[in-house]
Amino acid sequence: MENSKAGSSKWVDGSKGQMEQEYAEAGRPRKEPFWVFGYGSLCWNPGFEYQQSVTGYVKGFSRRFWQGNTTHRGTEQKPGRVATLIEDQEGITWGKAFLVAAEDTAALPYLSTRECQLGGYRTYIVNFHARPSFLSSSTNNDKKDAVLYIAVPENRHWLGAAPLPDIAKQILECSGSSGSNAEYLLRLADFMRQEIPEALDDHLFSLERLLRKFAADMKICLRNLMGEDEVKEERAEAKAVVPSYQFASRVPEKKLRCRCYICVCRNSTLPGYHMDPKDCPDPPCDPAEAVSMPDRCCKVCPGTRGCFQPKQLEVYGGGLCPTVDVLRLIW
Ligand SMILES: N[C@@H](CCC(=O)N[C@@H](CS)C(=O)NCC(=O)O)C(=O)O
Repeated sequence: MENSKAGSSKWVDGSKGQMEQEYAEAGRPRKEPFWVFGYGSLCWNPGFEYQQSVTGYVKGFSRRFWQGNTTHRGTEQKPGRVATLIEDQEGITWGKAFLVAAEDTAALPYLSTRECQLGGYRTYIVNFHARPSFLSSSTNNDKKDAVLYIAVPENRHWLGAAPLPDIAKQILECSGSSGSNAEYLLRLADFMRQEIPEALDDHLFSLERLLRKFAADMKICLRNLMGEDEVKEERAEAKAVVPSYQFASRVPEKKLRCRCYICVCRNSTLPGYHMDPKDCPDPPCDPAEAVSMPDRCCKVCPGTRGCFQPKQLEVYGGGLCPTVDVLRLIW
């Protein structure tokens, strides 16, 4: 993949450019701290020391499970699928950036082994946009240079596009030295829902929905695939004390941050924005029936998660979008 301007992200192939001198040469202390942007397992399993992390996005790319993997989440005989980025002029990919100390000499060699040698990724430098703070309405887009690992089609593990059901089945069937491929997908989907609820990613969440459906059809317990202790999880649910609304009673007993419910307009300039709880609109159902959800600021109508299908100007639980092209349900 040549040096190119993807969207407004200036990026340079770090494996060729002067950046390699700066970023990849671990022995020589650098002049200043540097950012590493993750959009796959790095989001939830960075594996290196960092001073701080911030969620945000890169422009000009979309995330796809088109990279094969024969180590962490697959084998040579049954390669798994992990995330990479493809160029997409309109694309925005959300993830998390990690600030590595200038004097750190371990992070890049670790990432070079994990990403490049084992994973087939290459090192690039792109513009990363920190997510506007929820507390400030400013949409200051402070861009930062960040190290980014992308698997390009020329690499030896590349699998490329396939029908989503085929990709979901492949992920459900594969595992490697770090665990199941399903865990990789589900932990990334959980990360995005919990940390960046306003992010759109049809590819990721469609794969998650398909994987959960196939697992249910095949009576595969995903908690086992996640290596979670089923008994411990059930005990936690059994203790949950919640109002007697059927779908709320499965909320595990843990403190969920109340997040303002968000609906996002596709193609709007704002990647996402948040309701002020006091401005919750009247529900499109009998207010007496509306119920609180632990992770929502606005009450929602029974049986719904808040926002409704596209074309509605007023989306319940998420406020009015500044420009309405297509409303996306997110939850
Ligand atoms: N470069 C992407 C993807 C990185 C990625 O997922 N790498 C895989 C395959 S080499 C990995 O390290 N997996 C570790 C794991 O699955 O726990 C990111 O920024 O997160």
